[in-house]
Amino acid sequence: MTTLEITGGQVLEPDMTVEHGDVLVDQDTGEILAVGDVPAGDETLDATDGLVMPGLVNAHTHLAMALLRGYADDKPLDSWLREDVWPIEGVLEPDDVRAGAALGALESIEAGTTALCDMYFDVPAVVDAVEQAGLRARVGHGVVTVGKDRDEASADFEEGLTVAREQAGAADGRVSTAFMPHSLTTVDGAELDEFVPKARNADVPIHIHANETRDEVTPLVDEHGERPLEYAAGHGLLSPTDFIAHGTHLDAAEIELLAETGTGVVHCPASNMKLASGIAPVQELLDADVTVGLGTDGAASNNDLDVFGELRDAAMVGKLAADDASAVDAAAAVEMATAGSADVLGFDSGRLAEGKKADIAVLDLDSAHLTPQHDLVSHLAYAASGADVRHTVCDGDVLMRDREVLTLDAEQVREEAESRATAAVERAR
Ligand SMILES: CSC[C@H]1O[C@@H](n2cnc3c(O)ncnc32)[C@H](O)[C@@H]1O
Ligand SMILES: [Zn+2]
Repeated sequence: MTTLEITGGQVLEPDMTVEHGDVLVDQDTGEILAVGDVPAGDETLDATDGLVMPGLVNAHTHLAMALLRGYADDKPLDSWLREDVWPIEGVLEPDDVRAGAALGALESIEAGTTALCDMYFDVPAVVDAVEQAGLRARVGHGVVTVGKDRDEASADFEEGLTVAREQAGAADGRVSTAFMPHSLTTVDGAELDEFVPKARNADVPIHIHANETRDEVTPLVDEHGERPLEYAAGHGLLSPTDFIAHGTHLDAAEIELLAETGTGVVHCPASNMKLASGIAPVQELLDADVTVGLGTDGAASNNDLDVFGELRDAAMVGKLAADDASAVDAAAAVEMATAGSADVLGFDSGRLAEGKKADIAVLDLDSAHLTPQHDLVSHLAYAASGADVRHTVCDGDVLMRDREVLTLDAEQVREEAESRATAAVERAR
């Protein structure tokens, strides 16, 4: 057994208290052996003047969209997708997706994110990037059938199933999968009826964008005479392993349905604000005991992959939504970005405790904007950013040490992404 001792820091415990202590990791199993007063490890990672915390979990993203950062801004979802994003995504090759996903993975590691959920196409290329980066991920092929004939639509659904079956367990088990119809309005109900049971047979969760904008909800209600999540449940969606992205426009009955079915919600506050999609009822979801995680969404609607930004935005916008400054408090925001997101994705991480996956970030507290240290949970929610992360560890392996990413060649990743992004824009013209 090879062990890693993260030593000399303060530790964020699962109950959101902070104690001085160390963390001992079994690097062979990738699990935490002990927290607090621990025996010496074979190797050490210095956390002096630092906070040892669970790695952040980005529960909804499109990593390769890092290539499209700054390409199309200041539009609402529907026109942003149809006029800008889908046309350029139509010219992307698997090597572009690999390069974009590597850029997104690099940015994630630099910001203390250790696990994520990714919906995209050319998923084997995404998996390559995740594997090389050393991250943990749940991945899936985003199925879109709008504008396709029946054969093309079925082929896309089949690809969603194939990816879910074939990529499961990749990267030494760090990659798991889900079946991912894109949204309730971009896939056909009859096809959901055919393919959701197949996904259940494959024993994979189902992840879908839902209730993101009013422009999506209103026509669905007009056409089907029911709320989107009632419609989703009627087509076999919503279960304890399933999770929706956004959930911005939910009525009380839909919140109850999420709670009853055990379906998770990934709150994406920055994307919701940038696309002016709306303000999600996060405190109401938490009050109803719905499991809520946080996601950045893609870097083209955020425009970064720093989950610390989501923490802050979730706390801030949660108060606005509830008209209550005590809503979505600091601890609730930190919990959503760690244990909440991990629970939504079905990962045994997000908490620093014996037996949990050793997915860990060490935050450097030695800076003006994190002084004084009245309350470190408050700092995580309201003052810290990804730039404060000193070390990132996933599955017991050190991915970034003293801000040097060890698993990826940062310069090469950035150069490749820059040139592929430029070439893709040329092709899309
Ligand atoms: C077909 S793969 C996934 C698909 O989703 C698109 N996308 C990115 N952000 C959003 C969002 O906020 N709502 C809906 N769809 C989104 C992405 O560009 C890919 O085409
Ligand atoms: Zn999305």
